[in-house]
Amino acid sequence: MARQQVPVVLVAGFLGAGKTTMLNYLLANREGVRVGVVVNDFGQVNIDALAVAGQVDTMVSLGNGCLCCAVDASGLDAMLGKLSRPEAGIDVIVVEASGIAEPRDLLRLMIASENPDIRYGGLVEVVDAVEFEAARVRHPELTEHLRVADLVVLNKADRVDGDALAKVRGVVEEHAPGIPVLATDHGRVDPGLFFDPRPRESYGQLSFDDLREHDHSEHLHDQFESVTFTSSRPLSPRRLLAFLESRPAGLYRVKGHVDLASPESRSRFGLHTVGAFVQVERSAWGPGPRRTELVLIGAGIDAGDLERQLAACVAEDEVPDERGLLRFLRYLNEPDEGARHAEET
Ligand SMILES: Nc1nc2c(ncn2[C@@H]2O[C@H](COP(=O)(O)OP(=O)(O)OP(=O)(O)O)[C@@H](O)[C@H]2O)c(=O)[nH]1
Repeated sequence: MARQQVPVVLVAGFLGAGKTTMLNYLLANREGVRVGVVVNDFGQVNIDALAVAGQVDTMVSLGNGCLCCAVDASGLDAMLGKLSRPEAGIDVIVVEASGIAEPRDLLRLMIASENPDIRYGGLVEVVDAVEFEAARVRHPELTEHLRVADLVVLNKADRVDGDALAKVRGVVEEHAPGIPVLATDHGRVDPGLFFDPRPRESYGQLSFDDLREHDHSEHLHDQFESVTFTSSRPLSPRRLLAFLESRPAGLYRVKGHVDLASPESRSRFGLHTVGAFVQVERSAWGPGPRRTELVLIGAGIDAGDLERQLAACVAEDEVPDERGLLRFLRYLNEPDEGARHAEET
């Protein structure tokens, strides 16, 4: 009997568009579908892998480089091979690319795959409805990325008004003619649509040779650099806030978690910035040691200077800075909580 091939769905999209958020939503709503995940992050610490770890059936994590260049087809096959062995019982594999991966190269890798246990299941491109217009001016490659998508998820619809959403949808449709565009927020897409996509037979103007011969000098990640900062000593909330509020324009993305010197039993603060947006989430630390782990990604950034600035955020002593913490909590993603703290100040 022919073996059932496991579909491999590629998830691409620029830095911070919401790929991990969507993956987490799908994992939480998968209704019995067993999902294997390949997570690829650009920084040395794979923050995305930490974000999905609790939910996934099997995961392969590749940090510190872009999947599209860091592995060749046999490398990808080896990763997918681990997930697609019949004993693993996986129904679908989702590959979350780094935010600066080149989708065409991912596709090329998939097409070159010789693994008989898998089949290409389509490419989902996540677009940030807030940032896309500005980002594509700086990085015109982003519009090109749309052309190889099988489904475009227009995410963060909650952060733009109807006119702005219609405008960005128009741009997407212009560059991805005929491809379904799904506007949503927090990556809420119907898992059925996602796990059963129908990839196209051909890629418009792109032949497989085009995919193969794609010029690497156009890669987004040639323009981007990442800085990883870790500290086992808590950071001063006031200094970290000052750093965040004066971060250079080229620093498009910060993600990770921080340990802050604070008066309460210390929380774990998830930190995300995407463009001008800052978001803080609070949770409890797990059993391991508390430590700050941040990945910063940007174009034209001074890595050494950013490292120095973050090192200067380490609190000098354990004296809690309550007012500094309250100011930091203005970015907390718990509206009532944030308001309560603002009132208290
Ligand atoms: N308001 C709002 N925030 C969102 C939405 N989707 C994601 N976010 C937030 O945007 C930030 C980035 O989301 P991620 O899911 O980590 O983005 P990503 O594409 O995986 O990021 P990279 O892997 O770094 O490229 C996080 O702070 C999310 O909570 C949305 O639809 N609305």
